[in-house]
Amino acid sequence: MNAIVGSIVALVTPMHEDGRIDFDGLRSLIDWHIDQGTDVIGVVGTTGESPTVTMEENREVIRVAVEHVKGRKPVLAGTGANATAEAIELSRFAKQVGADATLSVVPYYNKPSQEGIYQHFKAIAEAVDIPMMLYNVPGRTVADMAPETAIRCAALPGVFGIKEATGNIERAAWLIKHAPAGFSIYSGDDGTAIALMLMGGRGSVSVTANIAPKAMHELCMAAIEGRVREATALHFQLLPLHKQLFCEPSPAPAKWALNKLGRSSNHLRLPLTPLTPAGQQLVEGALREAGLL
Ligand SMILES: O=C(O)C1=N[C@H](C(=O)O)C[C@H](O)C1
Repeated sequence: MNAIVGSIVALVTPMHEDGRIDFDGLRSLIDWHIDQGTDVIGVVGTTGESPTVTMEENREVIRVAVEHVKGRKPVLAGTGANATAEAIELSRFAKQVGADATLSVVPYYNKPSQEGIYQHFKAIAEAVDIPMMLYNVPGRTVADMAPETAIRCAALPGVFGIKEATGNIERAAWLIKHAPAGFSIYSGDDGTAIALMLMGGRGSVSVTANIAPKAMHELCMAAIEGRVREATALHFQLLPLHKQLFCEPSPAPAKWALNKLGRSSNHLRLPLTPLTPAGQQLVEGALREAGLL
């Protein structure tokens, strides 16, 4: 597996005004990221509007991304589902088309037990031979994978890490301390990503990277390599973006910012709605503070 280290962009899924996925826009964003130094291309995660992307579209975005990246960077394919059979099907497809790894979210809405979460990931890991990053985001899923369950899952074939998106730095520290060899901890919360990486985390699955890919790559590598002053300076430069890209339901702020920067469209699928004028003011201010406008 190509190393999954550094800035992992949680890429938006560009859409046309009628809601169709804009695959040319996706290819263009991928090229921009590779040019700017993004380390890993992550597709169809939360920021990729996975809840409103159909299974067929999910497969097509993964296929197009892998085809267009052409091995220039690793591709992390979002293949999570709250039905284990669907997650297996998407993971099988991701392997079939050559994705480097999968991002698999803790099942949402059906609130599995810790045993159920473990059995979910065990079934996927045993069914499909592809590296898997677990994804814990209880603020969205309600189901919260306990750190102990994550470490239990670390022994499953192909499971190479967890994206911990709670923003709970104490939990991140526990995971980093107890992680076995071959199991890495990644941030899923831009605001605390620097702390997680300075403690030994291996990267950030980043919303901010959509807007400031070069700076996020530099921040991640500085933090991972222990260059504290450099990482901290970049973190404070990007902090307004870390905050304002969640001023309204993500990825509405990110899509508006990309449109403002001339990089992508500003179309989302219901029930998400475009950034409000008040939100636009907040995000524009953050763009200016980050030196992007
Ligand atoms: O797109 C993702 O996957 C991400 N999920 C988290 C969220 O939006 O809750 C945040 C993470 O940085 C990106």
